[in-house]
Formats: sequence, structure tokens, C-alpha cells
Amino acid sequence: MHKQAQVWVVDDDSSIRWVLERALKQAGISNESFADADQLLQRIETETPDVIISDIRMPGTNGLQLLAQISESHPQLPVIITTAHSDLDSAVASYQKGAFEYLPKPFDLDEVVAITERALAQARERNMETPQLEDLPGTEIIGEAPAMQEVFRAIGRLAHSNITVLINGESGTGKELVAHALHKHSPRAARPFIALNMAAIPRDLMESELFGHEKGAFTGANAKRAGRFEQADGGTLFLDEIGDMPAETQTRLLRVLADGEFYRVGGHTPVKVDVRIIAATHQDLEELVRRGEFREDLFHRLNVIRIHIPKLAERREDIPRLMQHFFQSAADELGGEPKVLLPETEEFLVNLDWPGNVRQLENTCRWITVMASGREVHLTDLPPELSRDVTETAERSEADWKELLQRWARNELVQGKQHILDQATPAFERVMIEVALQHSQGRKRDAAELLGWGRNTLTRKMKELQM
Ligand SMILES: Nc1ncnc2c1ncn2[C@@H]1O[C@H](COP(=O)(O)OP(=O)(O)OP(=O)(O)O)[C@@H](O)[C@H]1O
Repeated sequence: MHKQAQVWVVDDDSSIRWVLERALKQAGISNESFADADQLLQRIETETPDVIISDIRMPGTNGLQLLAQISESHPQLPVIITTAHSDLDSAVASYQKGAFEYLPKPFDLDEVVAITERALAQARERNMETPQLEDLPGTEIIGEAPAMQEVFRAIGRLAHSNITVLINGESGTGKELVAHALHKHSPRAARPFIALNMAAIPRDLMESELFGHEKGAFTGANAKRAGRFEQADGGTLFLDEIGDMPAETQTRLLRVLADGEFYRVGGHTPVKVDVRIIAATHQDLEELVRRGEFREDLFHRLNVIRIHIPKLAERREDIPRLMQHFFQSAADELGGEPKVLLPETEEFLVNLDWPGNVRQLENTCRWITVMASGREVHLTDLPPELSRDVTETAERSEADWKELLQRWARNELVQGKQHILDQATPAFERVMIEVALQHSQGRKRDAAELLGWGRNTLTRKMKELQM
């Protein structure tokens, strides 16, 4: 008789175990949960589940170690890895160690159930490949935002392949970083990664840059020179701003991709190479194809797998960590302690538009490291082109709060209330005092000064307001 499928959940967080148990049960999937991996490892000596869902960080054996052991002892058993501390390394490591799927928390329960069902289906078919066990050097790409987690998952999934990838994203979003990570996590990692920006090379030098040239091929070609394709042999060639590639180079590139060989400029013997292409662009290539500016056949060759990198304004939650990271590297490079942002400075920076994306943020952190005098960064320490926005934001927020206050007051009066200042004034003073105290880090004398009161007035007011 066919026994009912069993899912085992491991998580040290009892509330997560609880929601998972309920969600799986509601979906008709019988399950059992464990508070740590060691209990599970003990049980699995005598019994085998159909699927395991495991957290990464747990006391005792962690999720990745568990995954490694299970892959050895039960190579057919799908393991779904979940984690709240999601970074590229854990995503890639999970797939490398053979995880069935990697899910950053907070997860969508419907998604967990759907993935579990897929894993169960696959477990039934028992046709999983034996996972490979290997460790990888870390790549620091910061990204807790959901959209970046998608990017990490894509890198993890592609880790074993040599497939052509097209990366889309505005300038400065980290396309080259992602391309490099794809290379570092590929079977070509030990071979060269060569990056070339189409927008930065003069048109008439592009062919020789890509394919090299023979001695005497053109004026100034005094010696034979290998092009980027030859340099990248066995490895990866990253073609940035592919949308800027001139038509004739597109034609040549297409031929190289089809034949795996090319001629150096002025050369007559074909050169054979084995190169993985990763292309990137900030442009809409489909639109370029429609306008006849990009070859459709080349587009299809490049557009096998597409990774979209969101602009920085779409992942503001990552800004504080990115800035910390850039302050740290600026300090390592330039000496001294890394700068620290005051809360209001951080809030201001998190809410800017960042049209230059991560690169602009990085440059801003370097500028601040060099120019700000103290360790703590005040709003007034920001580069002038950013602080212009400070004044605008201040004006806007003043208009905002006055309008809200008006709305509140009208509403109170409409409801027939009287003496409305008795409620408004203390609320107003309380807000002002709280902000001033936060700003002065709790020092009352400084807070009084910021408010324009004497120290005794502040003490009296705080007593009256029972603060
Ligand atoms: N998520 C990230 N974590 C850490 N550093 C990042 C991240 N994204 C980008 N950077 C850094 O920001 C800078 C710009 O990134 P990168 O050069 O990869 O962008 P790009 O999209 O290729 O830009 P362009 O299209 O203008 O060449 C680099 O110094 C890179 O290291």
C-alpha cells in the first residue's frame, strides 16, 4: 500500500514551525516538525520523509550542514532551504549543496505549499540528479530586498551552467557585479572573466578590440594583438551596453556565436574559442529590434535567460546596508574609522531618488568619507547637490504637517469639540521634545538649546507632559 507523503520541517523558531505546520496541513500534506537539525538527523536513521524544509541558521547543526549530510545519505530526498538571513552566498550554497529550492523569509505560504507539492511530485518520480558538493568563495552583493533575492536565486540556479545570460538594468545598478558573480559560480570560475563596455570603445577600434588584429592590419597595428575573445577563452566575456554595438560588429558577433570561431582583423586563419557570453544593457533591446537598430537574430541568441536588476529606488530597504558597506571600504582604502550616519541623515538619504543607482550611492559615500569632518554624518555634511534636496524636502514636509494639522482641527470642530488647543498644544510639544531629545542623544541641556528653551523650562514641561 502507498503510504501518505511526509514532509519534515526544521526551524528553531516555533512560530515559523507553527505557520508551516498549519499551511501544509490545510493543503492536505501531512507533516512533522523539529526544533533542530540534530533531532531530525537522529530520526532519519530509522525513517525517511519525502521532503525536508529547513531553516539555515539554527543552534547545533545548521541548515546547510544538514543539507550536505542529507545529500550524502539520501541523494534523492528534496530539501527546501528557507532563511531570514538571506544573502547571495546562502542562496548559491543552497543550490550548490543540492537544495531543491531556496526561499528567503518572509515567505508567501502559498508559494511554500506550491514548492513543497512540486518537491513531492519530484520525489515520487525519483529522478533527481545526484547533487554536487562544493564550496564557493563569497561574493559580496548586498541585497535583502525581494527583487534582489530573485536575482540571487537566478544566480544560484544558473550556477552549474554555461548558458548565455542577458542582464537588464539601469546604469549603476550592479550589472557587472552580477555578471562577475555568475562567472565565479560557474564551471568556468578558474578561467578569465573579461569585461568590455561597448559604449566606451570608439567604433573603429571595436572589431580589433573584440577579435584582435594581425601585425600591419591597419595603420598603428605594429604587432599582432589578441582580442578580448581570445583573452576570455575558456572563461566568460561580459559585453556591457550591448545595445551600443554597431551594426557591423553585431553581424560579426552573431557569426562567432554560431561558429565558435573568427578571424583577427587582417587575419586569414580562423581562431577557435570557447567563450560564455554574458551581455548587459540599460536599453530596451526589444524596442531597438523594432526600430531596426539591433539585429533580431542576435537578440534571440543573447536573450536565453534574462536577469532584471531593479533600480536602487525600488529597493530602498537595502540602502542603509549598502552605505555601511561603502563607508567600510572607503575607510579601509583611505584610512580612519568608517563614517556613521545620524538617523535623520540616513532617513534623508534612504528617501532620495538615486538616478545614478548604486554607483551614485557609492560615490556619495566616498565623497562623505573624504569631506565630512566628524565621524558622525550630519545633513549639513552631504554633498551640495544632494543637500539642495534637503531644503526642498524640509519645505515639503512643513507644508505636509500644517495641512494635516488643519485637517485634524477641522475634524475636531465638526465633531463639536471645544478647547481643542488643550489637546493639540501638549501633543505638539511632546513631539518637539521627543525629536530634540533623539537628536541630542538624550542630553537635556542640548535638547533645550535646540528647542530654544531654558533647561528648567524643558524639565518643567517634561514633568507636565509626564514624559
Ligand atoms: N548590490 C550591491 N552590493 C554591493 N555593491 C554593489 C551592489 N550593486 C552595485 N555595487 C557597486 O556599485 C558599483 C556599480 O556597479 P556595476 O559597475 O556593477 O554597475 P553596472 O550596472 O554594471 O553599471 P554600468 O551599466 O554603468 O556599467 C560597483 O562599484 C559595484 O561594486
